[in-house]
Formats: sequence, C-alpha cells, structure tokens
Amino acid sequence: MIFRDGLFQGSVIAITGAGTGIGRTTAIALASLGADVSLAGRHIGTLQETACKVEKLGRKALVVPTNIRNPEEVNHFAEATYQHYGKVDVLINNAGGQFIQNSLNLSPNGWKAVVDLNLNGTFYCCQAFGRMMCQQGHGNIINMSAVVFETGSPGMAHSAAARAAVVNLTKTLALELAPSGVRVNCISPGPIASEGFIHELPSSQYDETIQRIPLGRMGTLDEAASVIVFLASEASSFMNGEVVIVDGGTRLRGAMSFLTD
Ligand SMILES: CCC/C=C/C(=O)SCCNC(=O)CCNC(=O)[C@H](O)C(C)(C)COP(=O)([O-])OP(=O)([O-])OC[C@H]1O[C@@H](n2cnc3c(N)ncnc32)[C@H](O)[C@@H]1OP(=O)([O-])[O-]
Ligand SMILES: NC(=O)C1=CN([C@@H]2O[C@H](COP(=O)(O)OP(=O)(O)OC[C@H]3O[C@@H](n4cnc5c(N)ncnc54)[C@H](OP(=O)(O)O)[C@@H]3O)[C@@H](O)[C@H]2O)C=CC1
Repeated sequence: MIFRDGLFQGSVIAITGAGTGIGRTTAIALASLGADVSLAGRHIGTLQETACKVEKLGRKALVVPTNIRNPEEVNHFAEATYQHYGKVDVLINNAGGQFIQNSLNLSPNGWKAVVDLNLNGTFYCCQAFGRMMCQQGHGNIINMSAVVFETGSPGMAHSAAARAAVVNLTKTLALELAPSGVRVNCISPGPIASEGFIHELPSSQYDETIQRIPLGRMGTLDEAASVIVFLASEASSFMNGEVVIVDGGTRLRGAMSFLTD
C-alpha cells in the first residue's frame, strides 16, 4: 500500500461483501492503515476469516451477517455498527454480483434477485447509514458499479441496468446529502481477477476477455481496493457524485459480451 501509516487511525468503516474478493482486500487494507471495521455479507464464516485478519493487525472488527436484499437486516447492520462504535465515518457498498444469462431467458425472479442485490440493496444501505451520517454531521459513502454500466453487456442485462442505476443514485444522493457533510461517490471496476469473477466467467471466454483489456491483463484485488481506499480518504475530499472507472481501458473497446452462444 502506498498510503501513509495511520491514515485511518480513529476511523470506523462499514463494508458489505467483506468476506471475499475486493471487499475483503479493502477491509484488510483499511485496517492496516488504522481503521476499525464493521463487516457485512450473508456468510458468517468468510466474514469471520476477514475479521481474524483485521484483528491480527491490531484493529477491531464487528461481524454482522446481513443479506442486503432485506431492508430490515440492513437496518440492523447500521444500528449494530452505531451501537458498537458510536459512529461510522465511511460506508463501502461493495456487495453485488449477478449470473450470466441471455435477457430473453431471465426469469422474473432472476431479474429481481440481481436488481434487488445491486440496486435496492445498495439503496437500503445508503439510506440506513446515510440517515445516521447526516445526524452525526459527516460521512462518506462509496458505491460499487461495474464497467458494464456505460456500455451495456450481453448476458448481464439485469446487472448492467442496475449498475447504471447505481451511478445515477450516487449523483442524486451526492446532491441530497452534501449539505449534511456527507459525500457519495462510486467506483466502476472490471475486469478484476477476484475468485467470484473468475468463477462466473465461462472458461471458454477467459482468453478473449484478457485480449479485450487494453492493458492485457485483469486488474488485481489490490488495484481495485486502492481506489476505494483513496475515495475513503481525505485525499478525495472535494470529490462528490463522481464515478471512478478502474478497468485498464476496457470500456474504450465497447461492450463486453458474456454470452457463450
Ligand atoms: C466486467 C465485470 C462485470 C462484473 C463482474 C462481477 O460482478 S464479479 C462478482 C461475481 N460475484 C457474484 O456474482 C456473487 C454474487 N452473486 C449471487 O449471489 C447470485 O448471482 C445472485 C445475485 C443471483 C443471488 O443468488 P441467490 O442464489 O441468492 O438467488 P435466489 O436463490 O434468490 O434466486 C433468485 C433467482 O435467480 C436465479 N438464479 C440464481 N443463480 C442463477 C444462475 N447461475 N443461473 C440462472 N439463474 C440463476 C434463481 O434460479 C432464481 O430464479 P427462479 O428460479 O426463482 O426463477
Ligand atoms: N471482479 C470484477 O471484475 C468486478 C466486480 N464488481 C463488483 O465488485 C463487488 C465485489 O466483487 P468481487 O470481489 O469481484 O466478487 P465476490 O463474488 O467475491 O464478491 C461479492 C460479495 O458480495 C457479497 N454478497 C452477495 N450477495 C449479497 C447479499 N445479498 N447480501 C450481502 N452480501 C452479498 C458476497 O458475500 P456473501 O456471498 O457471503 O453474501 C461477496 O462477499 C461486487 O459488487 C461485484 O459485482 C464490479 C465490476 C467488476
């Protein structure tokens, strides 16, 4: 990490999807810079593994198993975090994902599950933590979009639509919350070599995906996490309602298709 030691000393940071991939790497990076963290996701086991790593760095970790598709569980995540730490400085809405399927074959429930996760879940978290941040008079929210938000993406209609909506939500919230001292930004990565993405990508598409990335390789978990760390820090204090794209230039080559036939 190129950030200065102790950068987040005294900060409390809540992260969703913190048990794996980009979320876990970000939580550990922030803890290594002094932050105490509150970790959400559906699976307690992976969250506890992240918590163990955070605690080994001498920082505190609260584990709150949460399905962000459920607004009551999200409210509990926010309340438990505030009760435990007394404040939250930064919320990182990292949890998200999708499955690859042709639009015409998506079931209503499949569409709804992905929109619920990426858009509605992100909104529930922004609302629950945003209310508390506005009350405390400061805060910083970082949402997760994906490179497909701009281009569309065959095989990912549900996710691409939801990610575009997250970008727009970020801009509205940035305007609504700024007077209360809360800024809201968004990161739009891809493709990043997380286990989740490699698992989702059909193996027949691996080489083609790499060839489409101008830098000739996928991004690393650290490369995604370091942009989130930048947005979480005061180095980005005049950024509000912004989308930071971290894709090695991939979008410049147009839409990525994830369909195999
Ligand atoms: C360029 C890079 C772009 C981005 C990369 C990344 O994001 S990398 C990150 C990669 N990481 C991730 O993506 C991780 C997060 N992703 C997930 O957890 C899942 O993809 C999820 C969002 C669908 C939730 O799943 P869940 O099990 O909790 O869902 P549920 O039980 O509530 O079911 C709801 C409906 O969805 C249907 N359905 C579900 N799976 C499939 C499938 N494979 N096939 C077809 N359909 C599927 C299921 O059948 C049901 O419909 P039905 O039968 O009732 O009509
Ligand atoms: N890797 C890439 O190329 C890209 C990734 N992204 C996005 O970055 C984020 C992190 O992805 P990445 O690390 O790659 O992949 P992962 O699959 O490792 O991360 C997804 C995380 O979201 C959590 N999650 C999924 N559903 C829910 C839910 N309903 N409630 C709470 N948590 C949930 C998962 O935890 P659990 O299963 O325990 O709930 C998991 O920790 C995601 O939003 C992803 O879509 C965006 C663009 C590109």
